[in-house]
Amino acid sequence: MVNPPVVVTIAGSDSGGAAGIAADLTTFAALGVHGACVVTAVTAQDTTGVRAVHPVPLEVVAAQLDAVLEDLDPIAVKTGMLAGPDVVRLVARRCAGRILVVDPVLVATSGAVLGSAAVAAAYREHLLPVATVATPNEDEFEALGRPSGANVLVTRGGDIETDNDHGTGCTHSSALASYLALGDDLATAAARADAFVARQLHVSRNWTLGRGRGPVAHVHTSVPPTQGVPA
Ligand SMILES: Nc1ncnc2c1ncn2[C@@H]1O[C@H](COP(=O)(O)OP(=O)(O)OP(=O)(O)O)[C@@H](O)[C@H]1O
Ligand SMILES: Cc1ncc(CO)c(N)n1
Repeated sequence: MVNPPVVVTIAGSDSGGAAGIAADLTTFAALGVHGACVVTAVTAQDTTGVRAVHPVPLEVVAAQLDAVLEDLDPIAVKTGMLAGPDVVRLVARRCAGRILVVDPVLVATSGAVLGSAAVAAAYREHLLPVATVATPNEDEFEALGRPSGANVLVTRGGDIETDNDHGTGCTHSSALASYLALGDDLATAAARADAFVARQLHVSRNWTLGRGRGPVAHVHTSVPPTQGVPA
């Protein structure tokens, strides 16, 4: 293979580097796909919560998306925080027909609202119908009105005991998009994404970054990069 598959994330930034664009691009890098990014909002956020949200104007989101779609022709698209109903409709219109992983980000781990009722309605009406797979957590599943269909994978926590789970949902949906871009069918990609996230949660389980719920490890592995390399 000469080129890696291209996957684009359409999501918000997290200044703490745990969720959103930071999680997405580092997960793409860890799994060997090229990541492009369309930023929908800037959040002032850390391990303890969200302090401020600044949405990017619709025309600037559209310009980023046009640039990526026209030049890099991504095989897969992953969506995270879309910030407004107009952005949800734009993404549905422009990305239908590609591998489309929709993580309907509505509520942060800390409880902060990252998507309004109008955003949830736009997901239901416009984006879920064209998604390859959607990955709401239980709260998002309820907020979306319990959508049905084989392509709705409701995510739940697992066996790893850790306080460092900020960004888990973003990492999971980015891993899913990466495996689909690399050619896996949905069942295989879903199983591999679960296993990837479980391994990453294990890697960061003893980290003590920040004063709240710390970041899940993204590109980090339990093997130090210098191990096995002659000095
Ligand atoms: N403690 C855990 N042990 C193993 N796997 C986990 C654990 N927590 C989460 N996962 C994996 O990650 C996936 C996504 O987790 P979860 O549904 O908790 O994310 P989320 O609530 O969307 O997260 P966030 O909003 O913080 O990004 C789960 O479906 C599961 O595969
Ligand atoms: C920017 C951003 N996207 C998604 C989430 C969901 O965890 C978050 N906390 N912040």
